[in-house]
Amino acid sequence: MIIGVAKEIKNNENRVALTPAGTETLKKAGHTVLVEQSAGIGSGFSDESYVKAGAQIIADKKALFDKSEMIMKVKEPLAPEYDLFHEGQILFTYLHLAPEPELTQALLTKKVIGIAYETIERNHTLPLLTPMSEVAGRMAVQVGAHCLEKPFGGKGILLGGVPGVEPAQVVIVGGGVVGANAAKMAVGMGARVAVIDKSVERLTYLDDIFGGRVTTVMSNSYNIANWVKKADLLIGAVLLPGAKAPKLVTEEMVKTMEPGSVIVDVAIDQGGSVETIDRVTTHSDPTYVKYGVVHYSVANMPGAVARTSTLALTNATIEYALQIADKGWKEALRADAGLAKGLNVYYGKVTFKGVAEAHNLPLTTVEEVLA
Ligand SMILES: NC(=O)C1=CN([C@@H]2O[C@H](COP(=O)(O)OP(=O)(O)OC[C@H]3O[C@@H](n4cnc5c(N)ncnc54)[C@H](O)[C@@H]3O)[C@@H](O)[C@H]2O)C=CC1
Ligand SMILES: CC(=O)C(=O)O
Repeated sequence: MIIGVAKEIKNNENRVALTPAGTETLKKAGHTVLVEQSAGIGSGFSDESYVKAGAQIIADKKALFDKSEMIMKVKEPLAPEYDLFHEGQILFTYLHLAPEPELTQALLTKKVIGIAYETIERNHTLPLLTPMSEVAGRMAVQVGAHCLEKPFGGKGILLGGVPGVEPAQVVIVGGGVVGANAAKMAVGMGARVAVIDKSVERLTYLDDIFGGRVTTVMSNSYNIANWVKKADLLIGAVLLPGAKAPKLVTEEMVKTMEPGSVIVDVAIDQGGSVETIDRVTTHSDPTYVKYGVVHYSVANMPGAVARTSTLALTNATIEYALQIADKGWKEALRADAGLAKGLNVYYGKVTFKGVAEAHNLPLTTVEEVLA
């Protein structure tokens, strides 16, 4: 198969979908890898390192898209990229279609076969979302601590406090991969930490691994309201896979937070879990203030730590890219029911329930497509 690796164009998106090591793996399996010129630079991979691994460097983005049977990316396509796709082309990337009606329509019009990293499943986990959720969960505490500093609009408190002065209260809504990684960092920095989740099993697990360093809280609007009020740093980390994030933190709750408190809504890529998050921000202008509270809603947080993130992402994606390239997308999806869950759009049809529901479009099931 001819696989094209496109250079990302999103604000401060420094990741690339394939490392030179991943390139070599595909090449050794007999595939052709085309890499857009300077696609790896932001992650510290030169064009020469890709050539050494067996790739061809293509300077012209359009030529790369025209020649490739499968395009590998990190982020969802942006408007300037929509026209580059052709009918029947495989797109393997994060898609997050539920909050994106225009992108969904563009992929349907172009009759692209869109396989989304974030909805692929294995043993009840999301193996291609996990590595970036680990990164974003850890970063959420790092950026939250920064935003709590006075020069960045915060109330001027140190997450861990100091002897004789109490630490900050971190409240995490959603105790999955992002939530657990955020808790790990916040505990490590000496903050008081509460994690809210709707799953008793998950809360039990968190209680076990954090051994009393984290307060676990059952998710309901009463408890969320109580804890939001107390939060110096609130982290949004819920997910209903492939669907729009539920708005669990309401405007009224945010109004009860102290001025200079901080919200980091990691779930922004699925539309956001906090009502007062009314925009997606970028790494170059990451925050805004509403009701005196600093809001951070960057949808590509791992793009800022691109070297770590690119390595972690390729570690996870390469085996799936190889399956698709070796067997062809249809056979690969037939052979792996978890990979089949990644199919979001196919030849003008929506094939993922959460996306069909979000845009009120008819659903064609993956089973129908693969029959
Ligand atoms: N902004 C960014 O750059 C990034 C964003 N993300 C996003 O972060 C979000 C979380 O991802 P993961 O932690 O990997 O998901 P996950 O599936 O591991 O965890 C989600 C958690 O939310 C919980 N949950 C669902 N409904 C809830 C409710 N009503 N109340 C309380 N908890 C509830 C689930 O029980 C689960 O434990 C996703 O939207 C993901 O796409 C991930 C990486 C980067
Ligand atoms: C998960 C995702 O959208 C990201 O890592 O940017």
